[in-house]
Amino acid sequence: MVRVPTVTFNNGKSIPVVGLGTWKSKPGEVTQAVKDAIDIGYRHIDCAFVYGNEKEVGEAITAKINDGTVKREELFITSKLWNTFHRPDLVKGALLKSLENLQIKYLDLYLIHWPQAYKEEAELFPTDEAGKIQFSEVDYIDTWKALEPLAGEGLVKSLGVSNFNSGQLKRLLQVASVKPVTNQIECHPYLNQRRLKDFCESHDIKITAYSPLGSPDRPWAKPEDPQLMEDPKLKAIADRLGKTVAQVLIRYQIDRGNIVIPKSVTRSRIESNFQVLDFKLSHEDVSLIDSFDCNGRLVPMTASLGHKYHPFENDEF
Ligand SMILES: NC(=O)C1=CN([C@@H]2O[C@H](COP(=O)(O)OP(=O)(O)OC[C@H]3O[C@@H](n4cnc5c(N)ncnc54)[C@H](OP(=O)(O)O)[C@@H]3O)[C@@H](O)[C@H]2O)C=CC1
Ligand SMILES: O=C1CO[C@H](CO)[C@@H](O)[C@@H]1O
Repeated sequence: MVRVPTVTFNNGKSIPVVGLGTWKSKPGEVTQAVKDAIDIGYRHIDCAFVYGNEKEVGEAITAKINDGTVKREELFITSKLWNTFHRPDLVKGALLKSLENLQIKYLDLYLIHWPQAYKEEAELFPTDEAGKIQFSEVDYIDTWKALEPLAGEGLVKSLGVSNFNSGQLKRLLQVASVKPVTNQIECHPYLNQRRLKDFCESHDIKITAYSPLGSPDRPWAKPEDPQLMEDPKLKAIADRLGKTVAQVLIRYQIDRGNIVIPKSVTRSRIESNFQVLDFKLSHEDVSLIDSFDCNGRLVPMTASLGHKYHPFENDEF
C-alpha cells in the first residue's frame, strides 16, 4: 500500500497531501466512493455539512474501520461550518451534528466554510420572496472565537478557514488565540492564487486547493466555459510525461506545497488521481503551468454578492 506523504501544519499536526473531495457526490454513490478511496490508500476525506452527504460518508468510514482496513487515528477527516451556523451559540451544535453524521468522535479539521454568514434558519440557503439569499451580520471573528474552545474540548484537532481573502485572514490573525492551520481555496492553473498563497505562507498557513481539476460537474457550468482538463497546453505536458491531465493538475498542487482534494465517485479515477506519488513536475513545468493563470474563478459564490464579508468583491486578494 502506497503511503501518502503529509504536510505539517503550524500546530505540529500532519495532513495527507491528497484527499478525496465529496461535494456533489450523491448520497447513493459517496459511500462506495469513500470505501474505494480508503481501499486504494486515501487517508484524508474532505466533507462539509452543506454537501448533504455526511451521513453516507460516515457509513463508509465506519465500514472501513469495522472491517479492519483502517483505524480512526489513521484517517484525516475535515468538515466545514456552514454559513447559517455562524452565530456563536450555534457553532458547537453544528459541529456535533457533523460528528453524528460522520459517526466519529472528533474531526481532524473544522473550517469556517465561508466568511459570510446567512440568516440563522432551518434552510441552508434562506431566501426572501424575491429568491435572494438572506444575509446575517454575524462577524466571522465572533464565529472563530466560538470555535476556539472546541479544540480544547477534544472535538476537533485543528481549526482552519475556507474562502477567506488576505484582509480577512489578517483581521483574524490579529485576534486569534488558536491560529488557523489552512485556508481552503479554489486553486488550479487558471486561478493559481499566487498572492494569497504567498500571504498565507508568510503566516505559516497552508493552502488546501479545491476544484483542482476545474470542477467540470459544478452545477452552474455552461457548455461554452473553458474546460481545464481539455486544455491542449496541459495535454501536451501530460503526454510528454506519460500522465493524465488530472494527474498533472494534482501534482501541480503538491509540487507547489499545497494540499489537494480532487473529487471523484468513479473508482478508476479515484485510483489514478492517487497515482501521483511516483513522479514530480520540474520547476520549468510548474512555472509554465503558473503562466496559464487567467483569473478564471469557477466558484464565485454569486448568491452572496453584496454581503459585506463576501471575499471576492474588492481588490483584496
Ligand atoms: N471550501 C469550498 O468552498 C469548496 C470545497 N470544495 C472541495 O473540493 C473538492 C474538489 O472540488 P470539485 O469542485 O468537486 O471539483 P474537482 O476539480 O475535483 O473536479 C471533480 C470533477 O472531475 C471529475 N474527475 C475526477 N477525476 C477525474 C479524472 N481523473 N479524469 C476525468 N475527470 C475526473 C469528477 O467526475 P466523477 O466524480 O464523475 O468521476 C467530477 O466531475 C470538492 O468535492 C469539495 O470537497 C470544492 C468547492 C468549494
Ligand atoms: O464547498 C462548496 C460547494 O458547495 C457549496 C454550496 O453550493 C459552495 O458554496 C461551496 O463553496
